[in-house]
Amino acid sequence: MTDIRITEVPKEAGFGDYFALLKPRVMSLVVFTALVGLLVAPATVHPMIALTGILFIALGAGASGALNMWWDADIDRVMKRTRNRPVPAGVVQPGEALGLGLALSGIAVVMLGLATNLFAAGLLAFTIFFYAVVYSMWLKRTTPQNIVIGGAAGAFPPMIGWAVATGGVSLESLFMFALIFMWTPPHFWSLALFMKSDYSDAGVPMLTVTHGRRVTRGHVLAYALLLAPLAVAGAFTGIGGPLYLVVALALNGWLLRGAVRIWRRDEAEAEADRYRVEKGFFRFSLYYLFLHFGAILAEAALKPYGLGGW
Ligand code: HEM
Ligand SMILES: CC(C)=CCC/C(C)=C/CC/C(C)=C/COP(=O)(O)OP(=O)(O)O
Repeated sequence: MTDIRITEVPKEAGFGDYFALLKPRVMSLVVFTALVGLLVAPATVHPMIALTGILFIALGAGASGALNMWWDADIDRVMKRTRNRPVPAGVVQPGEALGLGLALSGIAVVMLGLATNLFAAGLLAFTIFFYAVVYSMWLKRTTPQNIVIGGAAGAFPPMIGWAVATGGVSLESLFMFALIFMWTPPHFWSLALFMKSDYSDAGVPMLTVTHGRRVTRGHVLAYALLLAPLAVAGAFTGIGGPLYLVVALALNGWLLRGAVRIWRRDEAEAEADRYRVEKGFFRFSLYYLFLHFGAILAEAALKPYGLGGW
């Protein structure tokens, strides 16, 4: 009789697995905000420079995702949402993720510097450092303010785009930074409300774990109250205009309505409808940011026709 032994053959990593290390879905919105920053800046940029600039910002953003996946593999292995990622699933080795993250970071920063300017390259390097080291390695596991302070990393990309075009900073690029910075807490905490036990299982001190859901609901509302007037005020900067104002008024009215609903609910209510309101608010947060930046882009696109801006 033939002796047949079935041994588990580790899945060989393919292109898709390495690509997944770059967190492409989240980074697509990050790259869109950088593209808007680049396109609305008051400077004429050669299309090839713009294309190259965006390509290397996207590469740097992806590289920072790979560094985060390397560092967080232990907690990603515990959480249901993340356990199938390439490193915790054993498909990509930790050293490969680290190597890819470092190599792509280096290429992205050097090439952005060569293709555009040193200030933009320095800002990209700082952003990668901020996400990989300040947020992932330091704040994420030490304080419930992790995503507030660490969230700054996600707010830099439009400033990098603006710097590619102008070589500097302005009130407008600082406004785009502030918009993402204030948006991050409601974006993330609404998700944490329905992530249930993931973060506590992994021992990550997210606000829901350290202070509970009641306090987190209050924080979603507090940041929405800060975000709404800021977002509307952007209409009166050099990148705003009537179209942006209408979009911002509608989106921020909706934001406040959603945040108040989240704040009013107790856990029994949320359990009863399986966190429908929280899930809806999180999804809305993605459209919210996309549409604000879409409106900023539209104002700039309309300007040559004498329509955009005030
Ligand atoms: C510290 C800051 C942030 C934290 C902690 C955070 C956290 C999260 C988490 C846990 C998810 C769940 C789904 C996933 O793993 O893909 C998510 C989804 C998402 N986030 Fe964030 N986020 C942050 C900042 C940002 C920024 C700055 C952007 C873009 C400008 C962004 C865009 C997105 C998008 C597009 C998704 C949906 C991804 C999908 O459809 O799978 N996030 N975020
Ligand atoms: C240009 C450049 C370098 C851009 C970087 C932009 C940036 C910092 C985006 C971060 C967004 C993000 C994936 C947060 C997830 O937090 P997490 O890592 O705690 O989430 P997880 O639990 O899903 O891993």
